[in-house]
Amino acid sequence: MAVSVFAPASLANFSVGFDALGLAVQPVDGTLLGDLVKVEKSTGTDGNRLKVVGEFAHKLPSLPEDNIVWSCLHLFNEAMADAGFETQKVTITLEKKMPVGSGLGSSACSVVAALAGLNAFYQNCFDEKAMLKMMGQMEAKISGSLHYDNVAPCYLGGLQLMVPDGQIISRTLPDFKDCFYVMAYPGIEVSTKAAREVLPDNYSRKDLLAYGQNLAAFVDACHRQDKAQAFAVLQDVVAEPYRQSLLPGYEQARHYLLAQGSLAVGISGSGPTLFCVCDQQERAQELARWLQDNYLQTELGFVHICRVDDLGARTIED
Ligand SMILES: Nc1ncnc2c1ncn2[C@@H]1O[C@H](COP(=O)(O)OP(=O)(O)O)[C@@H](O)[C@H]1O
Ligand SMILES: N[C@@H](CCOP(=O)(O)O)C(=O)O
Repeated sequence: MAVSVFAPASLANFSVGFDALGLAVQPVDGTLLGDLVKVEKSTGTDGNRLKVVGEFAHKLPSLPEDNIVWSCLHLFNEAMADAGFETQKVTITLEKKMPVGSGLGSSACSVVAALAGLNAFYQNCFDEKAMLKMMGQMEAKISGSLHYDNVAPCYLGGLQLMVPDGQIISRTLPDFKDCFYVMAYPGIEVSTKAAREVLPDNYSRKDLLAYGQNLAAFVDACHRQDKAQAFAVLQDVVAEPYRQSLLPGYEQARHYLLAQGSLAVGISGSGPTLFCVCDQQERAQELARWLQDNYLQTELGFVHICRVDDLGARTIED
């Protein structure tokens, strides 16, 4: 039996929720923006194997042991042994469709697709919470600190709020169904670890108050479905001021997009992907064209007009 799981891209932080908010996104043109993992029983005397294919396969470490998917397999097998379940030798194929160091939760896509694929292969031995904990552990191994704001939306779909309670981890917030999220990846790499290192250890009282108010007002506005209020407070005082120097052209693009009627503009995850929000398709198309011409740095860059991905990780028929 073979199982294939797709895990979608995500927009972490959402400007007001550093390490605390994340949104799963899917392009409106049907592009599968995310990673695909296939798990099947190894044949003959073969042991565990990892094959890596896809557009961004060449960006990953050449040794299977250095690929986070390999670590996922080991963690999953340990959890199976601890729970008294038997495992088989498997062959995992990762189709790496996501650029690495993009701010679109690339490593989370691989982690979620691999662990959800293994769980589906073993008839869902583990529940959602156990899976999320394993996913967080793997994401922490890559970025240097535990944050669920990519793996939770990628696994569960929708807009997710991280809750500081290990029994809950993440709650789905009501999102704005008529909004378009224009995602512009410039084609350069920014490592999450490096982008975390530029952040200060301490913040001023002024920033602390602004952060708390913006996040609280945003969450309240989501529950009341008050779009104007939600996007009016979408301002990042925690990461953007320190990270924008890593993103060529970000500041100019932000000014332009806001002047052209974007409801909000921000950095997706730790960058370099920029996102902007609007609620009219024509406007989204205009902004996407402008970003295509003005924000991309290399031929690897792309722009997608997205909606919220409500499904999260899902099995895909071969
Ligand atoms: N399957 C994988 N997918 C993405 N990155 C991986 C994978 N396996 C190992 N890595 C390594 O993890 C790091 C991912 O970097 P990170 O900045 O967290 O990317 P992203 O922000 O896109 O998730 C890179 O050094 C990359 O080589
Ligand atoms: N909250 C994290 C999110 C990192 O997202 P990524 O998509 O860049 O991996 C951070 O801002 O460091």
